[in-house]
Amino acid sequence: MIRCISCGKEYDDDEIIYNCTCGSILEVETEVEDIPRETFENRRDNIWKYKEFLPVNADNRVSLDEGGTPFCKCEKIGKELGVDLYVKVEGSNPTGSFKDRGMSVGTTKAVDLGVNMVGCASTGNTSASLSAYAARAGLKCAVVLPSGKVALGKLAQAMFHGAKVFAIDGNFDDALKTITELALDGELYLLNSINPFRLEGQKTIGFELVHDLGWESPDRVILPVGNAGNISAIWKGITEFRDAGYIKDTPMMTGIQAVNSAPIANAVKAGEDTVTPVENPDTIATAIRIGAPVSSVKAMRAIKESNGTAETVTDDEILDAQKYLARTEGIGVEPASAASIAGLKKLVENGDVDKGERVVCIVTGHVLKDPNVAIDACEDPTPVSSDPNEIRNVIRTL
Ligand SMILES: Cc1ncc(COP(=O)(O)O)c(C=O)c1O
Ligand SMILES: N[C@@H](CCOP(=O)(O)O)C(=O)O
Repeated sequence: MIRCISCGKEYDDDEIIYNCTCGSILEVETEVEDIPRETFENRRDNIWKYKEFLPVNADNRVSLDEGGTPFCKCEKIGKELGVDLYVKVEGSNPTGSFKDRGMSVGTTKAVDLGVNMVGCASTGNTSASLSAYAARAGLKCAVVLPSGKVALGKLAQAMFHGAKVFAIDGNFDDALKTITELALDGELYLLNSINPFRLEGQKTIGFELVHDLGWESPDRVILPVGNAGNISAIWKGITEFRDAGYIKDTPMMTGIQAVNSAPIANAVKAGEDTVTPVENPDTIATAIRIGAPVSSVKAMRAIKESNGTAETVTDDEILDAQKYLARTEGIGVEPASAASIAGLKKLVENGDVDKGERVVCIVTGHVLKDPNVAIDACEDPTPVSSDPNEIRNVIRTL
């Protein structure tokens, strides 16, 4: 069943609907029988390991073996910041971001519904993922992107997997309005995170991280927030595992936004319950360059219910954290993903994170998604002849 998160109105699972008649957003109510957690132990490490919690027909699954991503203890950064730090590396998903979890379930739902055309607006990763899963499922796919504001790797993926790619003169929020109109006209099945079935796939990050910790909750989960679906989905996953009796405690959900694209963090910091959109969002972390997050109500609820918080970081802090993670722990992430590490650092400095806290940072996309930012952050390769002595002289000074 699909339920409105504001007025509680219920809709049938097979109704194609993105907003309640009251205007608010929807979520899927997962009905799960009593399942002992041992059920999941000997299954393959992907999102379908938790298939009883996924409200689609698992026999029809559209899958690229997404999920089961690395969970790395980061001793060095953890020690420097005084926390017990783990990083969930979502860039290791098939198309290089967490979106694959959502698209696997979302395109499976599209197949269940019998639609033949899917679509999305995107800052890049959603389109990269949807175009791959649409190809896998044999569905037609249309994506609308903000012209000139999508990182090269993501654009290449969307085009290469065969989606019809449209570039608009506007930002992501404008692109979402355009594609939503087409979806409401019945032209395509919308697979942005306003579609509650998308988020059912992404809630598996919450499942995995408590499973990764030996069926324990961390004290805190920190992640970048853009359209705000992921923080809402992870919280949903964690509370479903709590309600199933698999864990007792839950983490403080902590969202990080770029300072000039921070409607949710601004509201949290001002102690307000409602989120005011940011008109012209801007940041080098193009994935989270979003001014009017569609899931802001769900995200605010997740932060409030979990006793969490939100913080802003500057572009410089993001770029420093991206390099720091790559060079200290060997984990290469795109700028938006590094916002979680930048945010952790700031929260520690401000005394908002206690010493010794067990923290899981979600790093959402791979460094190769945005090769220009990575190359610009480094010195050019040193030109040398084939004489090994030229190299020897340099490496002895390293
Ligand atoms: C790499 C990356 N990180 C973070 C986000 C933000 O996630 P959400 O929109 O679910 O808040 C996105 C896109 O949405 C993304 O592509
Ligand atoms: N960063 C996103 C923005 C769209 O978010 P969605 O979760 O609503 O699809 C992207 O990769 O396009």
